[in-house]
Amino acid sequence: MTPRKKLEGLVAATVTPMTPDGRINLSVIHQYVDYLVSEQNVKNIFVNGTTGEGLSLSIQERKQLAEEWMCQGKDKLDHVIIHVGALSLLESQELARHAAAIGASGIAVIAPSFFKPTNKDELLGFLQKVASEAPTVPFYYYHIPAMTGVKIRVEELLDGIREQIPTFQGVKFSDTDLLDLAQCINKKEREQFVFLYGVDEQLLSALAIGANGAVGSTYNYLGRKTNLMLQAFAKPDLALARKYQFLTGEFLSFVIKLGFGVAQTKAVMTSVSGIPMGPPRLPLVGASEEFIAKAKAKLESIVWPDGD
Ligand SMILES: CC(=O)N[C@@H]([C@@H](O)[C@H](O)[C@H](O)CO)[C@@H](O)CC(=O)C(=O)O
Repeated sequence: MTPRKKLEGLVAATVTPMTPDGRINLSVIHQYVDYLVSEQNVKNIFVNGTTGEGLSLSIQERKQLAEEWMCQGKDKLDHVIIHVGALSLLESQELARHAAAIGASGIAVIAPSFFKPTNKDELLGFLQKVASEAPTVPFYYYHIPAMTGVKIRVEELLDGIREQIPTFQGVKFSDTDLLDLAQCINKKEREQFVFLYGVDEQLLSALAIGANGAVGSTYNYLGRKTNLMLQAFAKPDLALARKYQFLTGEFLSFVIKLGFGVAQTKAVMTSVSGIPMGPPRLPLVGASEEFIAKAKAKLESIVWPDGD
């Protein structure tokens, strides 16, 4: 792993491979890393997040997964960010210490979502107690209000955050409120922070506002195409960048109408990569055969600008 290179570009929110009987399947992670690097040109990962069913895993499983990703990613990946958020502060702290001990390049924390923080100070209090357990590890706040129900504006949260969390590095921003994202970026003292966007179907808009990169589920299997979008945006060739975004959007809009979530992401990833990702864990249930066939046909029907 290349340590401490500033995080930018694409980060794959990894799925957690499972065996048919629902246990975590560490044996395919080696193959998964190679696939991301060589087939998708993606060298950053976000482990045990939403896509990774992090909150449905036991603490022991989360540690085992983090260790395996770190071990298999050594010398191949640039950044391994471990999501250590949990409902219990103590569990979150334990995971943060563990991530630090195994040399993770960053940790991220989601807002607790059963008993929820009701204002900025309560949220910051929780985040600070976790971050301080890993005092040398870059810390990211993981904002995903549609899942957590915690709608505290990030713009507000960031005011003076480094005073409380010296390791604060940035935000994984998984929300469609681009005004909030823009206001986060539009502050001089925040130039040092990294903003990673998490709604894959509208990444181009976030890039235009100044996002540094993206964390998402589709970069597992559309990483190479999205990297071409990033290149077109940087050139700048906006017309080409739009083509890529529209085609990703066409696929996502198709599968969202069929019902799309983590279970379906696992199925698509299995089908595209050939690596058996297995079923999701209850309460999620596996994608139907009909979904898998339709999603595969849709993906194969897309004609990308690079001719692939
Ligand atoms: C709600 C959700 O799962 N959002 C995904 C997106 O990548 C999402 O799958 C994509 O935009 C398709 O809607 C990511 O933001 C989640 C993520 O990065 C994670 O797994 O931590």
